[in-house]
Amino acid sequence: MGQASDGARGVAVIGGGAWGTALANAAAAAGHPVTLWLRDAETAARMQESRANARYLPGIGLHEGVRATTETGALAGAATVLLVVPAQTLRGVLGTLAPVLRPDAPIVLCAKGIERGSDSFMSVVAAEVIGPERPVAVLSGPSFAVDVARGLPTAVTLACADGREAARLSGLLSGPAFRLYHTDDVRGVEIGGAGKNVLAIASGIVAGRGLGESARAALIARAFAELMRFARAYGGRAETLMGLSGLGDLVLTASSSQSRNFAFGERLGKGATPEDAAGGKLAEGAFTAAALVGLARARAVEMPVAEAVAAVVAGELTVDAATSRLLSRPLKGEVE
Ligand SMILES: NC(=O)C1=CN([C@@H]2O[C@H](COP(=O)(O)OP(=O)(O)OC[C@H]3O[C@@H](n4cnc5c(N)ncnc54)[C@H](O)[C@@H]3O)[C@@H](O)[C@H]2O)C=CC1
Ligand SMILES: O=C(CO)COP(=O)(O)O
Repeated sequence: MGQASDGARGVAVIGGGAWGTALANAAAAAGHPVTLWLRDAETAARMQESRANARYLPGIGLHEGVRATTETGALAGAATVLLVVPAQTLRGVLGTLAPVLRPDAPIVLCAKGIERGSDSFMSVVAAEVIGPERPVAVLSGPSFAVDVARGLPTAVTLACADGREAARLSGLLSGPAFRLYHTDDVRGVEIGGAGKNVLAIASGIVAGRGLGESARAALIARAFAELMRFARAYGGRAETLMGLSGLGDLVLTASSSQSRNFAFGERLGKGATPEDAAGGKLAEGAFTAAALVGLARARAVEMPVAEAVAAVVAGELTVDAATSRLLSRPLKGEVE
């Protein structure tokens, strides 16, 4: 599988963290030869030797069809490329590696974030780096890396502006327990993934501060309402946001300390500083919050929960002040 008539073969996964490793395992389980590209030679050698990723996915073996390497030449023949590095590094990593990739190999963007500074969605960053002609897709949905890597049942969405390509890629990457639904709503899918990370931080704050499960349910519902407003203003479809990359991922990420974004918020709620709250782990929402709010303000989208998260993460507002601010907003109709 994964063999094109002109010799392009297999799947390349760029980024050897939790999600990159899990997706490499999933692609191998779907029958593809997989090249897992990392930047650090020592780590790649250790992964090859131990057949595991002890730092990011402890206790989970590397599928026999996955080869970890730092050789960029090994990416050159890949028929499909998954880009799985943190959102804020996507521009740099893609810029460095794009020249070695096949120009016709679709690049599947797997990071969930918005670029700070430029306030750009991932698909926009990719188009700026590689040009608008090369095929780009976005993969997002409720999926903890550890669940996917273990082969537990998981469903996500793959979006590509070319709907037929989206269907082809979702068939190619789906496996025994990893189901990819497809759509042509790229913007909707990337908004769902990036936005839910910011909003999950708020849910974690509510849990950490001990505000109760009723407050957390209300917060999630109101957070989803603002995510829908944002998507509407930026061209994402409502039905996409009500699906896996949106409601599905918000439910997962805003309900479990297994989520790094939720755990980040939980620690903030317990009094940690924004600097300490990540605990050395990647909490994408902390980087994306300001960009999400910037985009919302630019189109006059009301996002009080995201605003509160951005202010707390920036150290401009305490958790208690942010809570009071949200509770003292004027009462309004539920659907406005
Ligand atoms: N872990 C999960 O369950 C899921 C994560 N994601 C998304 O996937 C993206 C990556 O997340 P994880 O793999 O979980 O993070 P991670 O923190 O586990 O791993 C990040 C990896 O990227 C590498 N990296 C960082 N900067 C780099 C650079 N400049 N060049 C090359 N490699 C670089 C790191 O060395 C590390 O191997 C994030 O946007 C996240 O939101 C999406 C779905 C599930
Ligand atoms: O995106 C994820 C689940 O779908 C992973 O969430 P965290 O990055 O918060 O751990």
